[in-house]
Amino acid sequence: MTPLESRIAALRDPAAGLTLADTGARIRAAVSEGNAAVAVTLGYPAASWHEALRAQVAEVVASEGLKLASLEVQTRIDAHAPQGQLAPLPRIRNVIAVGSGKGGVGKSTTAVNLAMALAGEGARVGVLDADVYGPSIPTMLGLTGRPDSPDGKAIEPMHAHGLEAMSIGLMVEQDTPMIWRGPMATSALTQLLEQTLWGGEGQLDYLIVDLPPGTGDIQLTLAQKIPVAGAVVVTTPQDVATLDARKALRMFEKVEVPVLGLIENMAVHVCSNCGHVEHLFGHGGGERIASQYGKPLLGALPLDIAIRQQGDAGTPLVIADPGSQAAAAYRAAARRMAAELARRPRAPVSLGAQLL
Ligand SMILES: Nc1ncnc2c1ncn2[C@@H]1O[C@H](COP(=O)(O)OP(=O)(O)OP(=O)(O)O)[C@@H](O)[C@H]1O
Repeated sequence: MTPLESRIAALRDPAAGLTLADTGARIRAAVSEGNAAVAVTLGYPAASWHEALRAQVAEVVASEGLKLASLEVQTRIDAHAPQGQLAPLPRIRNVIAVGSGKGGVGKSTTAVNLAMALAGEGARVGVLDADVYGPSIPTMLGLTGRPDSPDGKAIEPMHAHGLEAMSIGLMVEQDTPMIWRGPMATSALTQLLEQTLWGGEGQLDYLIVDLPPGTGDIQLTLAQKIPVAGAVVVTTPQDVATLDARKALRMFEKVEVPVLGLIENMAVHVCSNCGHVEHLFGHGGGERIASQYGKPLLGALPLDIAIRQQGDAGTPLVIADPGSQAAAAYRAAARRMAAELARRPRAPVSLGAQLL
């Protein structure tokens, strides 16, 4: 690497908190007669950073007394190695599992908002609702009806807000009691994962899998069987106190799924009248547990009525109110999550990684 390339590699993504070097970005800077031609290829989607990144690169080049002749910023999302001996799925570069130590912590809300934020940053993203106990993704994405199955075997994913989606909830009537328990649930979900025509003619960059809450047999089997490139654990401040988040972290450790980080949900309460911010359940729990496990805290989301209302209305906050602070927090968390994944080893056989 030339000195100019090293200086560019030290530039930091303000949302992800990581440098280009940290995330394995490819950097080329050809200098001739005082002119620099620079090409940067990022390993994760960060469309909302590109403009600022261009300015950051231009500043470095200028500070070297050079003229910026050309600057290309591209994104190339590779498949990263899943756990154990599992091979990545052919239609999906990276599966990211979202889990929690217990129910009701906002795991599904987090999963859909992260998925949308990744899509907004320029990636092809799908969501698989694997929450057999309470499939809520169809409601959150405003999906109704049944997915098409042209040949009775392969299933077309549903589409909502730029995402591909599939849910166990779309395959059964709404008031059907949840019979998908134990081995039946696992095989039904594996089928949904494998038979869905994810990515159309191409591939998804990320499939976000909303796991059932908790750390029982179903969760463990899913975390073992699905080739997962990384997992995210959602906790609430109370969850941190009751050790449930630690259980989820340990479950992923046990099956060798790398944990990309934690998300603390409902970390603070924002008064809808006056905007006053209150730490209802104490302060800094997510940060403490993350550092104890040596994992990053990807984000802390407030307990905010708009998050619930928009989720119930089928238009998650990231798209319903992209200018809000909470939407910005989801975008930063998604960038950090994808950047953490970009640091992980690539899958041995690169599956035709694409240039965005
Ligand atoms: N940060 C938040 N602020 C306000 N409401 C929230 C927030 N996060 C989630 N909620 C609401 O809390 C409820 C539970 O959220 P969600 O369904 O995402 O949790 P979950 O952990 O997936 O639950 P389950 O265990 O049932 O799968 C929903 O009504 C959701 O809208």
